[in-house]
Amino acid sequence: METFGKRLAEAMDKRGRLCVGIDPHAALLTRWGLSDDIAGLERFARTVVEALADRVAVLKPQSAFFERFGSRGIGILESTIRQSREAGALVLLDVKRGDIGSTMAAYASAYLDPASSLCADAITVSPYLGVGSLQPAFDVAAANGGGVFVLGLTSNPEGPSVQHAVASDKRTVAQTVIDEISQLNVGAEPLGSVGLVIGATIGDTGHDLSRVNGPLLAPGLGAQGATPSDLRSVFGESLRNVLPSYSREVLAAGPSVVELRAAAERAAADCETALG
Ligand SMILES: O=C(O)c1cc(=O)[nH]c(=O)n1[C@@H]1O[C@H](COP(=O)(O)O)[C@@H](O)[C@H]1O
Repeated sequence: METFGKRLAEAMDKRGRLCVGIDPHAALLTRWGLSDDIAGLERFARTVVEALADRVAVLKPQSAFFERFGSRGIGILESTIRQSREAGALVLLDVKRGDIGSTMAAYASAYLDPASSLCADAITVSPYLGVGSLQPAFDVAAANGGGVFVLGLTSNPEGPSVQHAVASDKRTVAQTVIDEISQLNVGAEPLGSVGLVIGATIGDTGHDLSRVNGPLLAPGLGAQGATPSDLRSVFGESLRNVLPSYSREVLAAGPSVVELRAAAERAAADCETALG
């Protein structure tokens, strides 16, 4: 079975380096002329899939915006994942889960086991209970060719108060997470299957990403104010592993399929220039 790291590297080579988030904000549904209800959600998600799933490397549905419609919203999330994968996109389900190991195992079955209707190619997780507590997710992912993206340095302004805190060994909390993830990817070719989330908004924080050998998801571009030219100062020598991620900036181009495609192409081209 091909690893997630290999599948992602191939997808980025073939389709370009871009992740587009599917974040059906109420404001976007309204802007698209849709109702803020289950019918609007379904139309929104279908349109993004139709426009982009056959061309971008990764689609990242944000679970929260589906969950807010309850079980019917989850149903739309299931079909969004399935249709995106059928059209050839890798699906990174943004659920940011994190719990004690035994509970984490249940989350892993929910999102990374092919027997589940919510199974995606990869998920986002939070390391707040310790990177080791995420092991069940790493194991289920590895057994099924899936991936896991661990929050490292997040794009929001509140992140540094926890992530930059310095532990007794003088490393920041984020650097400890980065180093533990790096260990999991040692020797993986062409890319490990455990990634990190590093916001494009954070600037040069002095963290060392050089040994990660896994994908670096970079949200915060567009709506949160980061631009592709910020990527160099954030990622330095690790630019080759970066997967830039946009949600609202691209989604605002809808509901026209043509405009959505054009916005995604622009974003990918801008990032490609910046990534070199
Ligand atoms: O894991 C994420 O994708 C993520 C991590 C992070 O540090 N910051 C961040 O914005 N995100 C997610 O990325 C998306 C950003 O959306 P836009 O600001 O509209 O591009 C949202 O779904 C966030 O939940």
